[in-house]
Amino acid sequence: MTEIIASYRVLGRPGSFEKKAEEIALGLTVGTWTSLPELEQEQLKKHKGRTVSVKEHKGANGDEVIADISIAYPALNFSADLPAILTTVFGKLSLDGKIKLINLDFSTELKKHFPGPRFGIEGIREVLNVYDRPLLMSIFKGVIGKDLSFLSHQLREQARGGVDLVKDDEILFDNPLTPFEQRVTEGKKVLEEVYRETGHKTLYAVNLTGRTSGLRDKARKAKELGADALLFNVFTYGLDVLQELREDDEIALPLMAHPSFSGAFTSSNIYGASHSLFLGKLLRVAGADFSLFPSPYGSVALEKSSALSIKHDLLEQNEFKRTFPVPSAGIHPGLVPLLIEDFGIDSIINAGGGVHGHPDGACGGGKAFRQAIDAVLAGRSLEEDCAASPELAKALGKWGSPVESK
Ligand SMILES: CSCCC(=O)C(=O)COP(=O)(O)O
Ligand SMILES: [Mg+2]
Repeated sequence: MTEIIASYRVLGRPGSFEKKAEEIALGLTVGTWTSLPELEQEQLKKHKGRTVSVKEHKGANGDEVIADISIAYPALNFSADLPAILTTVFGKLSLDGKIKLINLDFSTELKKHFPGPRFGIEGIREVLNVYDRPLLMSIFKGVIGKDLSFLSHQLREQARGGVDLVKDDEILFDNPLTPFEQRVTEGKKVLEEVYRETGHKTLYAVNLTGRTSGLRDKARKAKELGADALLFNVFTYGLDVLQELREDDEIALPLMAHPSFSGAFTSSNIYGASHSLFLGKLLRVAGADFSLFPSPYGSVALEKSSALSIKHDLLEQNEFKRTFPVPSAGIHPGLVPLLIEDFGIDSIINAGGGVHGHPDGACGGGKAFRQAIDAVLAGRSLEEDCAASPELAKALGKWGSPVESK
């Protein structure tokens, strides 16, 4: 029988967890069991949740201890979509005391109902024709209240610096000064000009925003106008909306998932869901080609173990294409050695302030990052390359070297 196994971390009194697990397994499936007549038990057997494991940890927090509980839910009980799955395994339960959803183990059969990324790491690399290094992304900054000429200038400078992707900031919505469709068409024009001038290809991820009912048409329009990729604030809309965008063959654009609002679900140690589940596994299952998340060493930092667990879920070999990990926030060129050490070649180095804040502007910022990447991949320290890489030298002068940042 196909099922999904949900793992939880629970806080409670020592010795209370077997009972708690059984209450969850029954409460979220058939309701009651032992009091049911034999015939009804026979009929409902295939719908009954079951406790897979209960592991109580040593070490009390006051009079409470932690336990890991796993429960299997029969797939017969839900339709094969994330809203139904999440409601089954952690709907009412998410409101019921100190319990955090840590992982979901999809059966092979259930995975067949999900698309995974359309492009994945290999597909994005093919579009860019870049295979041997982490990609570099920068972010428009300070665009609110500015017009298209400002946006075009910023885009040109970032692309001239050698970045592979530029994304809208997630707080840029449709507005009269920089309307969505014109951002796509102007952006395309600028990036084609830079390509003709330098031979370097840069993709632009435009922020897909507005009411849910309008997203499909808006995304299709973006595709028609020649957009390269869509940025999407998935956690304010829902994972199923991302999946709908992924599955639409008339959209067929790379999808970049922004983590905004996800902290409301993932930040607590005792409530919500794990970072790796939301920003790793579920984004990949639903079809994100890129997952942005806070790096362990920037301005909005995640614990290193959490950031690495997200990376693991995005990259592990399974039925789905791999999703690019994009550790972000407060990234500057001095952090490149750490980023490559922790996230590897198949990742994206992403910076807003760390590009625009360069003493030579965004073009200098992009160059400094590319020089830092080259140095690390050649096995040299950033300091060694400073003499031949003036932009990198200026960046290190401003933000410091990796050893200082550690
Ligand atoms: C919290 S991950 C999202 C990264 C992002 O959207 C951003 O604007 C980061 O900007 P920064 O100037 O910190 O690189
Ligand atoms: Mg941002």
